[in-house]
Amino acid sequence: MSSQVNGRPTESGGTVKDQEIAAEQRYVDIAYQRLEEMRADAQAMIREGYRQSLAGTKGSLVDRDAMVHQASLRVQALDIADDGLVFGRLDLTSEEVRYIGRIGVRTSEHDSLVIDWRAPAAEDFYRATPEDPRGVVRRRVLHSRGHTVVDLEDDLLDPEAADGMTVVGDGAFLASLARTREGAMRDIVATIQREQDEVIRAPADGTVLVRGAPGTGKTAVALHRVAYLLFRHRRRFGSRGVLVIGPNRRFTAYIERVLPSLGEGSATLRSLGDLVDGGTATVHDAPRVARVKGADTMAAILRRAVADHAPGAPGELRVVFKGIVVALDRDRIDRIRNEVHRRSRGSVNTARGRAAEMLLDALWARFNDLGGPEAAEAEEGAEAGLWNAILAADGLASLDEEPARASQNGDGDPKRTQFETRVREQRAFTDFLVAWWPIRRPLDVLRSLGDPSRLRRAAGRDLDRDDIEPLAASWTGEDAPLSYQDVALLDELDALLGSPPRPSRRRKAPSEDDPFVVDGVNILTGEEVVDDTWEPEMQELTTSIERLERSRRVDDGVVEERPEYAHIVVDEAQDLSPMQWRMLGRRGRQASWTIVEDPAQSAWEDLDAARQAMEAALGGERPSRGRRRTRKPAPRTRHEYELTTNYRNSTEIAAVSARVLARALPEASPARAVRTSGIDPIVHVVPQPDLASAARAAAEELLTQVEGTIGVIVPLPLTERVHPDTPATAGTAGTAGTAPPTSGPEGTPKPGHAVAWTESDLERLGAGLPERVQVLDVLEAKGLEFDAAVIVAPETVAAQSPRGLRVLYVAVSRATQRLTVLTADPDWRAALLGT
Ligand SMILES: Nc1ncnc2c1ncn2[C@@H]1O[C@H](COP(=O)(O)OP(=O)(O)OP(=O)(O)O)[C@@H](O)[C@H]1O
Repeated sequence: MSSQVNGRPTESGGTVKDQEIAAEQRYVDIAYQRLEEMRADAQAMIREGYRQSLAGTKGSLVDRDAMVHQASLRVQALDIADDGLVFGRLDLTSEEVRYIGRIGVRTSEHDSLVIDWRAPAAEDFYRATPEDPRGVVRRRVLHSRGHTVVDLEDDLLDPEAADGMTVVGDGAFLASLARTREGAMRDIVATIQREQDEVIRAPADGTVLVRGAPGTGKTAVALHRVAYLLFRHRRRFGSRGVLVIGPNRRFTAYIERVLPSLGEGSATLRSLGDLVDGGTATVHDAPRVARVKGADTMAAILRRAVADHAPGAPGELRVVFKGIVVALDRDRIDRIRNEVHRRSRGSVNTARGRAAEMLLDALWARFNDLGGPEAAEAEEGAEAGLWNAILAADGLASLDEEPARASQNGDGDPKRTQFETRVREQRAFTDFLVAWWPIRRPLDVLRSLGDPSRLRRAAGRDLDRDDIEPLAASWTGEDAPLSYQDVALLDELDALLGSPPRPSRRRKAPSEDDPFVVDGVNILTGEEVVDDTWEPEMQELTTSIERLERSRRVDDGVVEERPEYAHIVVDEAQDLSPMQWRMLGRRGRQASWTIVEDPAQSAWEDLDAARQAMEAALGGERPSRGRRRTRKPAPRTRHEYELTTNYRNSTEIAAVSARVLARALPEASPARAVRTSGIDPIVHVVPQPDLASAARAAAEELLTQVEGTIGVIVPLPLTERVHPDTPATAGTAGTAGTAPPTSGPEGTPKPGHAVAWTESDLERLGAGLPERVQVLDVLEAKGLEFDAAVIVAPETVAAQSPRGLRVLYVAVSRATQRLTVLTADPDWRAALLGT
């Protein structure tokens, strides 16, 4: 028989639990002692690496590089594991005891002391249940502070086999869910639940699709899966990279500590707003503008924008050959431009050479039309005759015939070769070429669409006339902030334009008489021509991580290299627009994927289009570099999972969010919340002009009630970039709100005045409050959580877009302990409280 003995005193003093803790502490001390030895070994290896460098040969430098790099990673991993090294113990029916920890630790004789949580032998720790004990009699979770075990909690999984076994614990897991949130997500290695573990250890190939309501641990699970994949498939994912994508920078800041705390620093964590080097998003577009920018028709619009003439491009080309003026008019030039674009999709920036050739062809044809060769000969003969007469009078030799240039064109026609050579040398030609076919950067092209007439040309029939002005306005001005949707457009443009040619490393000095080298740049190819006597010599120790970092450096705001990844994790995937999926697809042509989403939280309206774009991205199918032709690889395997337990919200808060869900998406079912707090959410009805001051007062009150973070979540701000779809007034001066829909699905918020908040409203609201209070709009709140949340003007959130109710559902599901809602509309109070 086992016994549940928490606080029972023992003969030797202290409780049984104290004794158990002391026994575990002895084991944990041995593990730490061994960790210290391993650290000393790794440090000795680093010293040895540096010692080898003194030998000075290239070979030893490479060895040193590898040795120091490996040993440094090892020390780093050991340092990270130092906090709470051992967190679990399994007692098996076979009487074997396994300790589970952050990393694997072995004795110097290679006996296992601690099993890495990601190893197969640790799986039972997460998977065993009373219904399916998998040979586990007792599972014990050790709670530690630093090196000290402070608490234990046992699960008895096989009572029949537990003879004489002590079982302690009092629901510490549930209690731990109510812990104070300090603004950063923490790892959950010690308490991963079975359904979560199945996702974490899902197969590494194909696509893993995880769905779940707010708070079910989707983000936590996705991050632990990254650590798992990197541990189990280090060679594959470590070298080719793992990308984790979150919705915005606030979110990536919130989760950024989880992977390092699991000992994984190698994954790349980016938000949708900073995935493209050289263009960082700082604003969200208004829903209507976002909808247009995110739709896949933008791909065609951008293709046309790139093919349009560059701003300031000259409309006519005139060169002179042997006294004859040869000109190409706008019509001819436009046809040539279209032809070059047709042939060079995806490499527009390297097509200047082709453009020059086609211009020369056209000029030669025009020259012939003008009766060129004969006229030129007559002209040349007359000119030479005159000069020779003058020279003869001076007693000097006569002019030679113009020697044919050494190089000849493909036709082998020396006259044509001479024509082309002369034309190429003319400043009129080279200046034209540079202005007519400039090296274009994605941001320049996007900004050029701030000109409504240019945007209209690019849009063709793909945009509503009403959308042109707001779209163009969002791109007008050098300093116009970039939006999250703009970043995907920049990436699309980058794929269409291709990278400008990189500087070539040439040993010899640039030829001074090369007419195409102007100010050190070959204007035909865009190549920088540098006199470089660079020798590959290994001066400094570089690790592979540093080299990778360096290879991705940015030059002039242009992506130098757009890396692809072996695995991509997309969090909050329900919000991605088709254009954003295209952006991700380009980074994962060969990747396996983990997609984490909750369709009920989606702010994106056209879910079908987004789904299609997702399938194209996951399938590796894409219009390659803007080409229409697509490559359709074999469909990938897909594993789908559903997470069903809400670990974030108290049952009281979960009830409010379930009411919003019922309105937003009647067919969806909420997750089961497991923790009851006894604290009911509060909904105050406040006159609209007082909403801001009431929000501040609510935040101040919550500061006295919770120790951790407080989120004040307001509707989307009203700025020049954000244009609410419904008529709006400033936050402090509005009148009526939008009534909650009494029933039926979303997308039908009743018309009325929505209250949008200006950025200065937001600033005023947060001024002087401590750092643990964050004021943020509903879109920025995605994926975050707070001890307490104040939701301001739910009626406005619901009315700001056709998906407003889903956005509100996100907002009301952020708090772990306390929820306060402020509304100007009594109907909303009743709707949220279910009264
Ligand atoms: N097994 C677990 N043990 C302890 N805490 C957990 C566990 N699973 C989830 N949590 C906690 O629950 C909270 C919600 O997790 P997470 O943010 O990953 O949920 P989510 O499903 O991504 O939510 P949302 O859809 O709102 O973004 C976090 O604080 C997380 O640490």
